[in-house]
Amino acid sequence: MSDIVYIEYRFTVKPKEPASDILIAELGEAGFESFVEEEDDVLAYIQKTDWSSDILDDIYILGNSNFEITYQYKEIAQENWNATWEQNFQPIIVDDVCMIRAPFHEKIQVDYDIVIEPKMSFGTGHHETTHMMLQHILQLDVENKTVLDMGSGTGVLAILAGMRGATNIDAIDIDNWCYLNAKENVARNNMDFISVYEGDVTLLKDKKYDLIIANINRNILLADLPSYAKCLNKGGVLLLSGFYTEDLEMISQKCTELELKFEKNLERNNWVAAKYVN
Ligand SMILES: C[S@@+](CC[C@H](N)C(=O)[O-])C[C@H]1O[C@@H](n2cnc3c(N)ncnc32)[C@H](O)[C@@H]1O
Repeated sequence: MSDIVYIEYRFTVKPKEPASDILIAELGEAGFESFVEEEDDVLAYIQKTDWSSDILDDIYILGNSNFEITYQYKEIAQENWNATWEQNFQPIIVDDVCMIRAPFHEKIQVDYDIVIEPKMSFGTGHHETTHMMLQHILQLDVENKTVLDMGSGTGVLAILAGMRGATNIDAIDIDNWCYLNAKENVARNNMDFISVYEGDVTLLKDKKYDLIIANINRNILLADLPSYAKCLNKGGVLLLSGFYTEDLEMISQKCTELELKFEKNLERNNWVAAKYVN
């Protein structure tokens, strides 16, 4: 049993999308460690030692009149936090063949059994963008391919590529917590041949890949697309997600300028995951 004391915030967010994603990103920046999404609410956790009464002062979205966000907070012991997280993280199955589960979930017979302990990193398969990127990877032949997973979060996309036979995989995330979490998840799934790095496109230099996966956001993708294009082998595939249907045209236009050809896209709840080829 641990003595660590947490502060739990319960935010009620209306309308929930895209406000909850922005709220979680901002709270993460402010030092919150972990999040649980319920139907209307977002639960956010921070260690009491990292907390101060003005912690929400710089959370921009709370002052945005397009959203109605109310909250309450209370002190809780760590074991309660774990119980909440465990209750709320249900395993997910993608296209009947790929299961993403936590270590405490029972294993079932599927082709790809991925065990993820996400804590505060993005990438449990519950988000539309992760789900669609997993679907794209399931449809590709990645056997013996070189793969870059940029913005790897928990590492879940790199891990699926590894399970499907890709042999040379780099996973990069700008966030230290995600970097550490992806390293743990890579080891947990016996994918030690996946190299995990903390950083961004500046790490790429002259590297070349057959498949580049980037689930980040519209603006970062637009800024980093020239680097991805430079690193993609002829005949290679680029999978992009983290943006909305209305942004697809802008992303595709930038890809066209870089001689990347749009092939198809998946859509869920207004989120997009698009496939381009070189
Ligand atoms: C939407 S999450 C995707 C996580 C995972 N790949 C998935 O599909 O579930 C985006 C990730 O990109 C990382 N990120 C944000 N900006 C980045 C950048 N400029 N370069 C690399 N990673 C970045 C974030 O830390 C976050 O983990």
